[in-house]
Amino acid sequence: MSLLSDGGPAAAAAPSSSVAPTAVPPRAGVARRFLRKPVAVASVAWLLLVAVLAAAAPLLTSASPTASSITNALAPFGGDSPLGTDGLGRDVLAQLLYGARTSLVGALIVVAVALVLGLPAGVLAGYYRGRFDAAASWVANLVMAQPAIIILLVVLAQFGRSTELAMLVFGVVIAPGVFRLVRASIIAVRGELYVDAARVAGLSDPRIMRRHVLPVVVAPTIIQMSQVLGIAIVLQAGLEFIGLGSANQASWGGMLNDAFAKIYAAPNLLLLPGLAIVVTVTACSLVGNGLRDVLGVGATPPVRRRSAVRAVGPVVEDGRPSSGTAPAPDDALLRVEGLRVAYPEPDGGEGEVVHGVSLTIRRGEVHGLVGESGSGKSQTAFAVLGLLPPQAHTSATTLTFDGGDLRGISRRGMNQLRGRRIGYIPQEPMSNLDPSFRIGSQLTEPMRHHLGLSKAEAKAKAIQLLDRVGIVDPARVFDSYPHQISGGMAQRVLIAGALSCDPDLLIADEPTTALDVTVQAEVLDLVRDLQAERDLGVLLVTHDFGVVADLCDTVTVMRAGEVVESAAAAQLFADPQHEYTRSLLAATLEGGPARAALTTPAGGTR
Ligand SMILES: Nc1ncnc2c1ncn2[C@@H]1O[C@H](COP(=O)(O)OP(=O)(O)OP(=O)(O)O)[C@@H](O)[C@H]1O
Repeated sequence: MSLLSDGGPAAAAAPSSSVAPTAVPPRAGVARRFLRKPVAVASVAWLLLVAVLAAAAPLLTSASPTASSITNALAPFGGDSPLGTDGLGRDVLAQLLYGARTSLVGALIVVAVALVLGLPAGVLAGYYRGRFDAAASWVANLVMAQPAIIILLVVLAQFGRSTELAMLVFGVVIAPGVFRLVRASIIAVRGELYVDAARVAGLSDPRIMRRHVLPVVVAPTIIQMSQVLGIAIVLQAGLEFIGLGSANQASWGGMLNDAFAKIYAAPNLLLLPGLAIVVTVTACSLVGNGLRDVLGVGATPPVRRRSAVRAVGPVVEDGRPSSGTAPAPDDALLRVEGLRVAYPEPDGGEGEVVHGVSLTIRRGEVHGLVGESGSGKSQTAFAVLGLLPPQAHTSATTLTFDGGDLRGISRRGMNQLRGRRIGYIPQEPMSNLDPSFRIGSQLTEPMRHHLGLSKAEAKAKAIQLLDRVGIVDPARVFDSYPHQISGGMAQRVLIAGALSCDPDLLIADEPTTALDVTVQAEVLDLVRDLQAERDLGVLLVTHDFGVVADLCDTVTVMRAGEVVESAAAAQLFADPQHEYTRSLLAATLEGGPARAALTTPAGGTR
């Protein structure tokens, strides 16, 4: 049984090519845009009116909704009963007012129960996946497979006629719909690069959830709940109409039941409760539609992270590591030896995608990790960052950062390293910025968290960093939303973010791939300047030998998850040992020469 459909997360911003002249904060506009929708506004007004009338019922009428008087049956409009009386002499106005209470309270019970059960379960299942997700999804599917009305009838038959009990059970039945919607929204946003970026910045899970994940759930959940309100009112009226509501409680469905028996004698008795139900349920639905339009849910698909599965490039015969592997220096900042990454496969086995990779990076060294698409460069970098998906099995004989073992490090320990001592520059700048927060807030949060800076100090440092990475008007960009800046500016912002907590190691995953050629050159120059200025160790993931020639001291070449050659950059260019390296170099040269002249390491230009 599925009364509700899954929805997607709220909008993701589309990049534009320059800073927009006027900043229109997306959230500030929501109320204004909603107010421009007369039907939705009228619907909200109606619902508020019903709520106020229901709350003020004892003040608006002194009549009891359940007190019958056979002598006063079917009294016309006017007099003591302004809207007349029904077949048992009960005051119609009082029944309508108190019936509204029953309807609203019942609908709110459904919403509360559905939210209490579905929301936290959906958040935990979507964010952490794993066993809890499997178990919760199984329970949700089981409940959804049951016919709701049969469950309700069985419970009411067992425990007696009670509107509240019926609504409670209905809330349980509807909770899987909330669970699924929330889970789907969280899974979608959890895969977004800006959530990875927040993790890389070292923010804790609760903080990432509160700031980047939960806001995405709010809009679809509010819209879903407005629909649930309407469905609950109809269901409740239906149960009361067939006589399954509380006998001593006024309700719109009960009024319909009574009026049906007098349909020929007093057809007007059907009109008022019927209208109340129809208008109120329609209003709930129209409010939901209005909110959907205003919040843009479902209008814009989320920015998807790039696919993990890549095309395989040119095939080279011999895959053995070359003898030219650079010796591991003792003052290593990052030391990786025998790194393996494997994923479970559908047949129950495991497929290894990184096969015993080793590399070492010293302070001040720029190390290029090169290879064709799918060769395992990003998997290696993410393994170091501790950002592989939960199903990945990672092992290494050595994995140390500044002497500290990263194998088996706690989540908290890794959070303290990422963002603080290990910075990360991603490949796709736009997807790594949360569209719903200003640049300034995204830059200052890790600084406040890791460095304990005050709001003002973090702002001053962020503006200084924006200036340093070449942003012309740092104060304006600080106050802008991601969709108001260009891709090149977004990458500069992310570089500023990666440097904001003064890391020792920078991991840059193809930092220029998503940028046009002119901007690529500028960003590479910037990375080179900042690296030299701060004596950073850099792991630069790239498939471009031009970038390697331009920036790197040492290079590791990967193919199909293995290191085929590792050497000083100049040596590798001068005398590539492996056939595969030679074919990659040849492919680069066919595409165009390296950006800078390459001389010996001692000599100078890189
Ligand atoms: N979640 C996953 N499950 C199974 N296999 C995966 C997963 N993620 C990546 N892989 C596989 O790991 C291999 C290496 O991928 P990786 O992203 O590291 O390549 P890459 O060298 O960085 O490529 P590119 O230059 O295109 O980014 C690929 O064959 C890919 O299909």
